[in-house]
Amino acid sequence: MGSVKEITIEDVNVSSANQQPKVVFVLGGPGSGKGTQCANIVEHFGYTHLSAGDLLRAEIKSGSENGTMIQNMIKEGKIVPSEVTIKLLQKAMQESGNDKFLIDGFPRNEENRAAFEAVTKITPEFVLFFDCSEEEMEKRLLGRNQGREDDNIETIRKRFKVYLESSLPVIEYYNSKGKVRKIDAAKPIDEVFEAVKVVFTSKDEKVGMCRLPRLFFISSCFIPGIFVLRRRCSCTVDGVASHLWVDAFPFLILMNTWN
Ligand SMILES: Nc1ncnc2c1ncn2[C@@H]1O[C@H](COP(=O)(O)OP(=O)(O)O)[C@@H](O)[C@H]1O
Ligand SMILES: Nc1ccn([C@H]2C[C@H](O)[C@@H](COP(=O)(O)OP(=O)(O)O)O2)c(=O)n1
Repeated sequence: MGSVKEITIEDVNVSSANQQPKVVFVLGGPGSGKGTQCANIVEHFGYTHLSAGDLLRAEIKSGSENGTMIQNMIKEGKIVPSEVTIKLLQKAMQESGNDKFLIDGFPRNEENRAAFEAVTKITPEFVLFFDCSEEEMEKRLLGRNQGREDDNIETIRKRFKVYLESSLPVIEYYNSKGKVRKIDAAKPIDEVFEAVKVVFTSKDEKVGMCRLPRLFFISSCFIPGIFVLRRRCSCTVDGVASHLWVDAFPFLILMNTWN
């Protein structure tokens, strides 16, 4: 369909071999500040930002055969069929060379959510949810000034309706699974980012805090053993080769425990 090549299950499973890509869904109403905060997260935490809306708008611009359909749906504030959006997301993931993604503005309805999970087998690490009042979001969208065809009051109202009816249930679904990290998005941009940082840092720190004590523990077990083994090796004929193995062994173990 369109300019996007048909993607097979093998392609789609970016995860295919052994490592699942790390995905964080960034959700919230239109104008809640998803794109603004994603730019900050990318800068500080090394994720690749994939905005479903940006990918769809790029598809319109590319002149693909789906372009007109996508454009009409966006103008009406409707949600584009999952098949189209998922293919664009997958292509962008494959091309990025990264394994950590912020997927912004997706999944926007139950169909998006179920299709993504079924096709990619990826479940998000967590869902970053920007909570903001309609009044504030409307003010922001009307002042966004990016020349977007859907940032007019008539389409904005339709988008709010779709958000309430179709997108909030997805957030509730992930909430029931304990995956939602809710942020008060009505605050100024830098204050919102402070709250976002707490979410990302606490996750990263958990890993970091586990690794260091583990490394110290394992090294302290190994180092006395190395001295003994090295002395024994010096007595053997192939002493040099044995030394190399004895020296390399703990490093191999340490490297394994690092990840
Ligand atoms: N916390 C905030 N306070 C005030 N304005 C904001 C805030 N976050 C974003 N904005 C502005 O609101 C508009 C919509 O933000 P954007 O990040 O594009 O929202 P979304 O991606 O959720 O649609 C932009 O003009 C942006 O500069
Ligand atoms: N998963 C998605 C995401 C966006 N779209 C379409 C419909 C949305 O109204 C527009 C714009 O989405 P975008 O995330 O860029 O912008 P807002 O969050 O609405 O400000 O794109 C979609 O059809 N499916």
